[in-house]
Amino acid sequence: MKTNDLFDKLKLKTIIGKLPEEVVYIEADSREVKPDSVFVCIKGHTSDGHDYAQLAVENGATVVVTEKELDLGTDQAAQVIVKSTSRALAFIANHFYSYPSYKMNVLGVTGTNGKTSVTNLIHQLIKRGGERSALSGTIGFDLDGTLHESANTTSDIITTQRMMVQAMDLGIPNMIFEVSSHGLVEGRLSGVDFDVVTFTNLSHDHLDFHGTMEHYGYAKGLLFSQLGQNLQKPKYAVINQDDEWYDTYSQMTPFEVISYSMKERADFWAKNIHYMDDLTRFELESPEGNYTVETQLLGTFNVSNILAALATLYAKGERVEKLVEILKEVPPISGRMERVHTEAPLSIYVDYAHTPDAIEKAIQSVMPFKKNRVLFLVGTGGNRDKSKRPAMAEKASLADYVVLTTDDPRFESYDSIVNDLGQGMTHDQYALIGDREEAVRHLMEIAEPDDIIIFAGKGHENYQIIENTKYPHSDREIALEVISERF
Ligand SMILES: CC(=O)N[C@H]1[C@@H](OP(=O)(O)OP(=O)(O)OC[C@H]2O[C@@H](n3ccc(=O)[nH]c3=O)[C@H](O)[C@@H]2O)O[C@H](CO)[C@@H](O)[C@@H]1O[C@H](C)C(=O)N[C@@H](C)C(=O)N[C@H](CCC(=O)O)C(=O)O
Ligand SMILES: Nc1ncnc2c1ncn2[C@@H]1O[C@H](COP(=O)(O)OP(=O)(O)OP(=O)(O)O)[C@@H](O)[C@H]1O
Repeated sequence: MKTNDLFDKLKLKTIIGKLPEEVVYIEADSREVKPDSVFVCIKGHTSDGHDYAQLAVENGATVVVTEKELDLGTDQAAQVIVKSTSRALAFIANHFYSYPSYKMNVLGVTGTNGKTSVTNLIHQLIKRGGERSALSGTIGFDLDGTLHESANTTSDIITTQRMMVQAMDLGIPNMIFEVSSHGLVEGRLSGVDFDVVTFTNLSHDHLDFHGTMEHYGYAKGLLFSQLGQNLQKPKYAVINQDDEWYDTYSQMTPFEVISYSMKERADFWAKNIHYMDDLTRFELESPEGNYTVETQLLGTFNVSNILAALATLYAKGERVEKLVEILKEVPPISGRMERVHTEAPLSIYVDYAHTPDAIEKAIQSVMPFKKNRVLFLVGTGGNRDKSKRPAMAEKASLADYVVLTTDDPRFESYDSIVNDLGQGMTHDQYALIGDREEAVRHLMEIAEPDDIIIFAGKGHENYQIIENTKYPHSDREIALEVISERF
């Protein structure tokens, strides 16, 4: 791309040195820089990209975008000094990649819980309906069935642009993003022209990053305000009417709001809900009429997630009747109230609940078919939001017996994590066992016929991070091993 063209739109800039005629890549990580790259210095949480500019030039960068004049030890690279490199990066990345989001259907889902579930449902429904779609989220980047690992739920701005270009190059018309509050605050999606954005719910999480619920709520709201003001192009906000942030987020956009609810009349309303141990059925009232919905997805929260997915695809232009038909075939989302099949007289589920609200919802989900006890195991990560720990255990107390353990202890001691959790228990039927394998074994060893067992916190993950090493770990496999010994 012509370098002048790339920087044309940035008004406030000082150029030092001679800009090369053309550049071939944009990078914000010195380790990724190749010859003829623009290197953009970003101030991060752990380091400052400005400190890597010289390395980037040694690797072939011919332009450095910076917030201050740098001594690069060479005049081979020009410097473009701007007020904010992250804002500049948004402009040049979108321009460099020719605004792919304007040429695709782009759907974004945000909320504390349910993002992975709703985006996966949307992805499945689109694909099973005969169209192609790409999905970026916690589980990775699913490009036409090939899963590429990604470091974040919402990837950095350059990766985000590249994912859309890759999808477009393969002729995929739909791009679905799982949108984290961190990603919004850090501008990882700046410039992405969403067609439909969807909100699931907001509850206690990530306060180590956002500080207060107000800031956290504001962060999620950015997705709605960023729909913009251009009413010539129809866009839609799909918002959970059962959540207290419904009014606030509705006010943040001038576009049409499509509501959904499990409690009261809304554009998409689920009523007469029947929860069974391997099937959920409910009546759906929708703008296109009433339907009976049957799904293999279990749990109260999945009804809400289904409403979110149906309303999002209705906004995109799909027929509700067709979606309801396809939904019957959609299998459970990996690690989200996913049943572990066994011959033993037990119902075992693996779930990803790691917030107080999700824990409450996971336990409530099995109550309608409880015959004996509900045994619940939950862990939490080390060196992350500690303030939610007692609240997690308080909700876990809804179960008859609770094992409090760790997910990814990182550098924190087992005792520190489980003792924080233990403070929230409201009954004494529980055990504190920091080692997760031992914790799973303990739960399985005390299980009795007709018990319902939920392993929460790890979901689809097949590893545990201890210090900074990933070790293989699977609650499901440990549970099945104990079953083979006991039943
Ligand atoms: C706190 C946070 O959000 N950190 C994110 C941030 O990293 P950072 O600020 O530490 O970056 P840094 O390492 O200081 O580097 C600063 C700059 O120097 C550059 N650099 C660095 C080293 C080097 O050798 N050369 C070089 O050029 C880096 O490329 C970067 O441009 O920018 C990185 C690149 O975009 C992210 O991968 C990283 O996410 C980390 C891994 C993380 O754990 N983030 C969590 C908090 C997060 O974002 N989570 C949400 C999901 C939440 C949920 O819903 O569960 C998510 O979207 O993933
Ligand atoms: N709509 C919902 N309301 C409350 N809890 C939910 C909802 N959907 C899912 N959950 C719970 O949250 C867990 C995580 O679900 P999911 O992965 O879909 O959420 P997420 O927003 O992607 O989470 P994360 O950001 O941590 O990846 C589930 O295993 C379930 O326990």
